[in-house]
Amino acid sequence: MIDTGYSLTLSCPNRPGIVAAVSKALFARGGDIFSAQQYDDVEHGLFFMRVLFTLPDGGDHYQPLQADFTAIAEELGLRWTMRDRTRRQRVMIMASKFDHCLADLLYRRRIGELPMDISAIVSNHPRDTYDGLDLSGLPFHHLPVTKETKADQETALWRLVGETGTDLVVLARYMQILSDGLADKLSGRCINIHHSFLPGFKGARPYHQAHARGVKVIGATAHYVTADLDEGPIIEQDVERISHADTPADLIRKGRDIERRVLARAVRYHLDDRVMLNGRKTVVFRD
Ligand SMILES: Nc1nc2c(c(=O)[nH]1)N[C@@H](CN(C=O)c1ccc(C(=O)N[C@@H](CCC(=O)O)C(=O)O)cc1)CN2
Repeated sequence: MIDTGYSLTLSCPNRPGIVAAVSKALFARGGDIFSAQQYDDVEHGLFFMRVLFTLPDGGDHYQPLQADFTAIAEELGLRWTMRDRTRRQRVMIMASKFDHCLADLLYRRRIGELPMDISAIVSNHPRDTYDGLDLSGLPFHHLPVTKETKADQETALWRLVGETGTDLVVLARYMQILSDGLADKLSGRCINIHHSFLPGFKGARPYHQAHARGVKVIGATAHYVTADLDEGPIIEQDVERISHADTPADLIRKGRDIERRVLARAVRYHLDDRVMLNGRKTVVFRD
C-alpha cells in the first residue's frame, strides 16, 4: 500500500471528456498523477476512476482543489471522494465469541500490512473472552446485547463510532444483526465477513448448512453491511475444496483460514481506496 499523496475516486454517467476534465483540474493545482485506473460499466453507462496523485509542497493546494472538484462534480454529476492518504484511517473492530479474524487483523496491523489505527475493539462478550490475545493499549468496549436491550446497545455503539472518530467498522465475526437504521448510517463503511461463499448459505450457521447440503467447496465473503442480511455489495471472496469425509467441525476449521484472508484483503482494499460502490455490487481496482 502507498500511504503518501492523495486519492481521488469518482463515478458518473459516462461521457467523453471526463478523464481530460479530471486531469486538467488536478494539473491546475500542481497535481502530479502517479496512478490511474478506470472502468466503463457499459451495461449501465457508468464510468469509474481511481487516481493517486501528489500536490506541491508548501502552501495549501488541497482545500482549493477540493473546491474545484465540487464545481466539476456539479457539472459532470460526479459521485467522488478525495482523501489525504498520509492520514491513517481509524478502524473499529467488532467481534463476538470467535476471535480468529480479530487476531488476524491485529497481527496484520502490527506488522504494518494494514496501515490503520484501532479506534476501538467492541464485543457483545466480556473482555476475558479474548484473554489469549494481546489487546494491551487498545480501547476495549463490552457492549452486551439482548433483544430487549438492542436499541440502547446500538445507541451506545453509534455514539462510540462518533466519539472515537471511526472511519470504518469491521464486523470480524460479530454475530449480531445490525438494525436497519444502524446499517443505513454505516452505509459504505461497515464490512462484514460472512463464513460462506455468498449468495449461498446466508444467515446463521452456514458451515452446518453447507455440510447438510453436501457441498464440495466452502468459502467466505467480505461485503459491505446493509439492512438486507448478507446481501450487501461483495468486496472479496475465496474458497477451499472439501470432501464428503469432512465434518462440520472440519469445515469450521478449514473455513477460519479462508475467513481471515478474505477479510484482510477486503479491509486492505477499502483502506487503499480501491473499492467503489456500483449499485448492489462493487468495483475493486486491484493492484
Ligand atoms: N444489518 C446487517 N447486520 C449484519 C449483517 C448484515 O449483512 N446486515 N451480517 C451479519 C453477520 N452474520 C453472518 O455473517 C450473521 C450474524 C448473526 C446472525 C444472527 O442470526 N444473529 C442473531 C443472534 C445470534 C446470537 O446471539 O448468537 C440475531 O442477531 O438475532 C445472522 C448472520 C452481521 N450483522
